[in-house]
Amino acid sequence: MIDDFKYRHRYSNCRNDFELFTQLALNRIESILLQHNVCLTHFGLPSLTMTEDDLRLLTLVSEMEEEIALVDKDEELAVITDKVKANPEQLAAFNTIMSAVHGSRDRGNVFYLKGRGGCGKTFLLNTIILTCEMEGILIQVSAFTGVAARPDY
Ligand SMILES: Nc1ncnc2c1ncn2[C@@H]1O[C@H](COP(=O)(O)OP(=O)(O)OP(=O)(O)O)[C@@H](O)[C@H]1O
Repeated sequence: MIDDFKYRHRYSNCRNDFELFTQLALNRIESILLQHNVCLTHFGLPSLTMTEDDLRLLTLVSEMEEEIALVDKDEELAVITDKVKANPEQLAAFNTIMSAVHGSRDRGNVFYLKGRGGCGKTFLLNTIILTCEMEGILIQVSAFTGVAARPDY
């Protein structure tokens, strides 16, 4: 989850602020736990050191920085696509999904990406998202279970 926040803020000045991403992840986890009347310490997780207001403000600043940053998305896409190409399984999945996307835009295809923990699903998905963004294709990402299935995640 920390990696996800890092990726989300990759264009902002806080992109190397590991502590901030840790706090954002803990904050997200805590908001879910509180719905079940438990808190971070119940699971041995560290307590939050930043307030909700601090985190909201820093996120807002980061989003504004992203908007005004001169981002070379072409360059980023080239780098991550090269990495995906170096992994045969990711490349096969990438080609399958992108060829279907290109082949039937009018049908609004839905894809389900599944794989063992840490095998590179998020990395591949980010490559697909950026590729679609660059090609002007609308993409919506979701999950069936867990935190990633929450609409606000
Ligand atoms: N093609 C690649 N080249 C270099 N690094 C990669 C590549 N694919 C994945 N990684 C790295 O491997 C690690 C695990 O990848 P990733 O987080 O995408 O896996 P995942 O399947 O989404 O994991 P989980 O199921 O635990 O969420 C990350 O640090 C990611 O940056």
